[in-house]
Amino acid sequence: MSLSIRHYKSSECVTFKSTKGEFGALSNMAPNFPIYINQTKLKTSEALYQALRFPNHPEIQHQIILHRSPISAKKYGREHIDLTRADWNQVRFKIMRFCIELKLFQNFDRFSEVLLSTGDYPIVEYSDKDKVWGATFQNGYYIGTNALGRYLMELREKVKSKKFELTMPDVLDMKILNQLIDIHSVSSYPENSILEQTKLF
Ligand SMILES: Nc1nc(O)c(N)c(N[C@@H]2O[C@H](COP(=O)(O)O)[C@@H](O)[C@H]2O)n1
Repeated sequence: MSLSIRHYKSSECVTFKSTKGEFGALSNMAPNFPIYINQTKLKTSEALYQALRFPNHPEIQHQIILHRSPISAKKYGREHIDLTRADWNQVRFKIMRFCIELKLFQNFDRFSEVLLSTGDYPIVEYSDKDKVWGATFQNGYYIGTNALGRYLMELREKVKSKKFELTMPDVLDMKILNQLIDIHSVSSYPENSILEQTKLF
């Protein structure tokens, strides 16, 4: 994705700011869209994104995963920002796209319903200051790169055309708690498979 700044007329787009409101489920902070990797539950796509900053620091990832709220998980990550993977600025967009793909893959029915409910409108993460993941409001327009909104629109189009599939980004060290993420072992119905496995023992 090019990092060009976009302008969206406020009356002609769908926005979300927090997890509240009609489109709050689009936020990475939205609860009820858990992600399971290698039997580890990440409560939100935000927690996964923040954890992937620190692939070589499983102790920091563990604390991020334990945080009850995604905002506090993000704040905890900020406290350890010096230990962020060195190539973060080069890989974070690919990682974000992967996080929301996984959110969709493992919560397909409910998340695709919200995505499709946005119709053909541009989707914008409205922010007071973040012009990279979202866009700020100025004179009737949302202005910013709106990278998250653009990834969500991309995903919406794949759902519409039934072309959605989970793809692993070409990023090294995609690890959670010392284990590389293997998308072939990522289940689309993880809660069921974890329950089934629990029953076996
Ligand atoms: N602090 C905060 N509160 C919210 O309600 C937000 N939606 C966000 N934005 C999200 O933060 C993530 C990016 O984190 P970095 O700044 O790159 O560490 C991303 O999910 C944004 O959508 N922030």
